[in-house]
Amino acid sequence: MHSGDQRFEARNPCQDIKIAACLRGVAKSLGSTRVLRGFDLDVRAGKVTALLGPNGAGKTTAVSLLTGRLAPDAGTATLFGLDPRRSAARTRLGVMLQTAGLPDMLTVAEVVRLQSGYYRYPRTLVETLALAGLTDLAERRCGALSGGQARRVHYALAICGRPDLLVLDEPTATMDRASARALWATVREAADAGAAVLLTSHDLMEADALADRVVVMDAGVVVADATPAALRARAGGSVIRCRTRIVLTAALAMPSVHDASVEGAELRVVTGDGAATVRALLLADPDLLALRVADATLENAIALLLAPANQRIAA
Ligand SMILES: Nc1ncnc2c1ncn2[C@@H]1O[C@H](COP(=O)(O)OP(=O)(O)OP(=O)(O)O)[C@@H](O)[C@H]1O
Repeated sequence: MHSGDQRFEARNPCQDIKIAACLRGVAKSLGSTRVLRGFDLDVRAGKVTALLGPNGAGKTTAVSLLTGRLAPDAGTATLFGLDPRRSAARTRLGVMLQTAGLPDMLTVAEVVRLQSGYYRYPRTLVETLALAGLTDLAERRCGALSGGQARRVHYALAICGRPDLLVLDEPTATMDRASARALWATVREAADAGAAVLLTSHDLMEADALADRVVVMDAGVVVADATPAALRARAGGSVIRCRTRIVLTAALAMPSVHDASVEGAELRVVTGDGAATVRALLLADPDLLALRVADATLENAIALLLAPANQRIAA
């Protein structure tokens, strides 16, 4: 490598040792669909990064590029500073995809043992099964597992090699809340121990509970990249609900109101100044009923980011 290349390597963020995986200026089409356009993503060591967005936004495609299942049409995909298809990079990776089968006739312990054999420093079988909540199911054939139990086996396969990057594509989609919370705790532990974690999810409570950073994408581009707290702050302070005769357009025109909608018999208003909006609502309709004020959530923030421009009102 000559000195010019070395200077490039030093400046290139994808070569930073703290960045486990990196997409830069990526474009990708599948069939006639332009799925990703000028897409950037960094997945950092010791952090949980949540990649969020509506169905079809391109999340799974971005994950496939980072894990070497797809190659970009333009731009670069890097895994531990290498091409994601290189086995030296892939052996440091643990992946839990949305759709993956399990061999029906093998037991849970057998598939975990098989997968562990792929890695250089795997966890013990006992440890992996315990982390995935599978100790009592070790001898059950995979074909006899429920959907949520099978998902836990996929999680076990993703973590058994002590990966430096753990990629979880909608990990808890079919799990009950208790199983999901147990998984969150082990994911948090992995990140606190230094692993990079990339999570896609439609469960915004999950993203809020786990993520250090949230990347929101829509139609193949990043629309926000911030901490959950910063995104919540952007949504404004409060969500107000009440039964009222105030019409939607009047609510949207009130000062500090970011967003408003009618939900059943109620008006729901997202506002940057709860007290001022309550005053304005009571002034407009002194007879309003069932008034409730709550803090804005990550869900409010993302709904606001993804709302069509003509439904947004600047604060
Ligand atoms: N093999 C394919 N051929 C053509 N289009 C595809 C193919 N795979 C995916 N797509 C399209 O690419 C777009 C992005 O798909 P992708 O699965 O990445 O979205 P996603 O954000 O993961 O969605 P979801 O939340 O539903 O899982 C969608 O419009 C999808 O229909």
